[in-house]
Amino acid sequence: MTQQNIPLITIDGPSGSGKGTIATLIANHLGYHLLDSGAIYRVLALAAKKHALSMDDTLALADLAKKLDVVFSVDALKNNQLILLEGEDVTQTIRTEQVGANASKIAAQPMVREALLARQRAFLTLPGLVADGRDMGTVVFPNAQLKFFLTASAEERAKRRYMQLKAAGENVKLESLIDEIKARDERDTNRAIAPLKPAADAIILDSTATSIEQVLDSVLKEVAKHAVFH
Ligand SMILES: Nc1ncnc2c1ncn2[C@@H]1O[C@H](COP(=O)(O)OP(=O)(O)O)[C@@H](O)[C@H]1O
Ligand SMILES: Nc1ccn([C@H]2C[C@H](O)[C@@H](COP(=O)(O)OP(=O)(O)O)O2)c(=O)n1
Repeated sequence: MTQQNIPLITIDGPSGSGKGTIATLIANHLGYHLLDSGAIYRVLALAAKKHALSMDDTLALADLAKKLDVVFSVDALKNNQLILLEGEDVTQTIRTEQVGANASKIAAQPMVREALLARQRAFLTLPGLVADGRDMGTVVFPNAQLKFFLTASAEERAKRRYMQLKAAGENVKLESLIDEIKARDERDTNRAIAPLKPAADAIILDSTATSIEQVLDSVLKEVAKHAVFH
């Protein structure tokens, strides 16, 4: 089997649309690998801070991206995602809105994206991959057999993020989260390179008024139509 034929599902969409949740459920269901591409941009943003780099210093950021010492694994005890940056557990620290905003800033820089391409494509191995992000179906894996674009209103997405961050003990305000989500949407959608947009062949699912279970059900129905995922 060539890399082209390895089963692959991409899930793109804006912040809080449910990509990570659905991608994890589908990857577990099918027994496939998971690529959380946003986590790579988040880890890079955290590494840049750690090494005192400016979020505008493209050359230094691209260099750091090439050498980035990041390990994705699964916490054997909790069966959760475990992310190590230079050996340090950053699974939780990359999830703040500040790191998300910095990730979005560095992600707009072409040299940074180029430096991370091969690292992302290397996740495509047997038995298959579910990849979530902004440009999985458009740029990183344009040949994926099945592509989804998840979306929901900015207010609904901010509300979800609010509950998620509150539960994680962060002190956040709903009003500022709505503003931050809109600012990130704007930056991710209007950048010149690999902007946030559905691939021409993506199935668009709006979850403003649908539960995780309903979205999962729609995705599984599409998955079942393709022999490659059986
Ligand atoms: N359809 C949905 N309805 C209600 N809550 C959802 C839905 N999809 C996701 N969530 C919740 O919203 C939050 C953000 O979801 P997440 O998967 O992290 O989004 P993304 O990866 O797109 O940023 C999580 O707490 C998740 O449980
Ligand atoms: N494939 C990707 C994934 C993320 N990014 C950038 C843009 C996003 O605002 C940040 C953070 O992405 P992430 O998916 O972790 O963010 P959310 O969980 O959706 O809030 O990284 C990207 O440009 N391309």
